[in-house]
Amino acid sequence: MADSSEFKTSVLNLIDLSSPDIGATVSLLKQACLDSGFFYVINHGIDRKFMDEVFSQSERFFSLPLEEKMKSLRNEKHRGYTPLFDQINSDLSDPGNQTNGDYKESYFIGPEISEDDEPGANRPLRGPNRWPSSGTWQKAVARLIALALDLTADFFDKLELMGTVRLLHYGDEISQPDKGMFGTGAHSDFGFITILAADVFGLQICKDKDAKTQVALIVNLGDMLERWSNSTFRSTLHRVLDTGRERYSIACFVVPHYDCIVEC
Ligand SMILES: O=C(O)CCC(=O)C(=O)O
Ligand SMILES: [Fe+2]
Repeated sequence: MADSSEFKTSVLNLIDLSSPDIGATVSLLKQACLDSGFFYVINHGIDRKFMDEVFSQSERFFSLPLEEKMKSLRNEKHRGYTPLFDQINSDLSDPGNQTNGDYKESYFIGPEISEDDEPGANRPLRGPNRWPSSGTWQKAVARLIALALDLTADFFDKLELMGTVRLLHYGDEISQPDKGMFGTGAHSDFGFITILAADVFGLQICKDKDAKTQVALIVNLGDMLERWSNSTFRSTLHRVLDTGRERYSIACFVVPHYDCIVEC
């Protein structure tokens, strides 16, 4: 992949979930899905104060001593803490270009399912965690995506879309792409869509470079949706370059329920 200086900044399409003009919104979203697979969403209904609080709790957690954080190491249900350079060897985001693992630590949170919930808690990736997350506006985005694919608006409604939240913390290093050192190596996301909020610039998408904002959320399509749309919609490579400033971001990976059959 090229050095960061070769990238140009470009504007992503802005999807306003409160717009009464559904036709215009769907066509803007479709253009983004065909082009870069990335777009902003505004008027998503997530309170700014709540978002600030999540960033501040994230900062509190990551500033704990390492031994404290290691007490909640990621478990087999994919919940909990992952330290610096957690993704190594075959698990690297971008094995062809990366020398170390990602220069970031993170904390995974899934939907809250109690241990007593049978058979719910026995399913892969389901179980209890300390900070439950829930959301319905991702359904509104899924409805626009269905319309953009010329399907009925409720096509994805039955999928029990589930979000896994990942709090991310990047230190004050500066990435060195020529030495294979990145905050997050280049990758595409595996699922349906990913929703992203970040406090500091640093995310790059392979087509263009991206800007940050806490008011608009960034949505990007995952590999599953690329496949589901017979490769007409794009799941785009992206990476994070450390700029020398500490950075916090929150990613929510949205996927359908585990037994969902993807038919194209
Ligand atoms: O931290 C970011 O801004 C992006 C992280 C990311 O792409 C991911 O976790 O899949
Ligand atoms: Fe990603």
